[in-house]
Amino acid sequence: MIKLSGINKIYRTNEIETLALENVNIEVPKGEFLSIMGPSGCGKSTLLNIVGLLDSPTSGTVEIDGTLVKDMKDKQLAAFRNKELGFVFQSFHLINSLNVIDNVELPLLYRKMSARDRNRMAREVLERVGLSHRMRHMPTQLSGGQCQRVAIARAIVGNPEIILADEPTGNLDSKMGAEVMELLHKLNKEDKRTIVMVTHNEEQAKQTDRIVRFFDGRQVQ
Ligand SMILES: Nc1ncnc2c1ncn2[C@@H]1O[C@H](COP(=O)(O)OP(=O)(O)OP(=O)(O)O)[C@@H](O)[C@H]1O
Repeated sequence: MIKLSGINKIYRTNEIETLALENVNIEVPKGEFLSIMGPSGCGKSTLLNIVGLLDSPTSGTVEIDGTLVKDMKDKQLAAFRNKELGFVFQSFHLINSLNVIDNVELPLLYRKMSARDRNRMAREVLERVGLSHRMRHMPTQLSGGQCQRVAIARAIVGNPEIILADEPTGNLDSKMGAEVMELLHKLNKEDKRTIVMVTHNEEQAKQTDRIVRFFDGRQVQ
């Protein structure tokens, strides 16, 4: 379970202070598919970065599976992020100079694991996302929807409990977007992964378990 309590985030640049999040309290039970919605600039990505341990709140606490994140040391934090969290971004963030399977293997490079095991695990998840036949392709040889499926394979290859997706269909046409959503639902239902997804798409959000809406850094349920 992810538990955010009294989260405030203030960005300070020169003289300007931006209150990006104000007193945010969210609990995401294990296995939930949660959507985060709200207009541009309301704090959605800030929130996802905090849940993803990529940024820390100015005040308030983040707890993941009973562990208080602020009590963790940097090394522990990096290991936790690598093991428990999978990230999916709007613009895929694949490495164009690596082929599909090498992209998928990347998160496993930080683990003590043989090349053979890495390869086996990457093949398994590529099969899961329906792309084993594109293993040796380069990202530039794939469609947007295929790129996002590779990115999802990379996010799940290390078996994380939690998938964080920041507008995963934002760069895709509706057909490819639907395919990616279908895959996320499958991972949620069949593999029981917790998913937190930022989206601007009302239809897609309605198909998830719950929507938390934001306006100007505040939750508006
Ligand atoms: N690194 C930063 N430094 C200063 N201000 C920032 C920084 N990142 C975000 N902000 C500000 O914090 C607020 C929330 O930004 P955030 O990116 O979380 O919004 P968002 O809801 O994800 O927007 P979008 O839908 O456009 O991606 C905005 O006012 C933004 O300008």
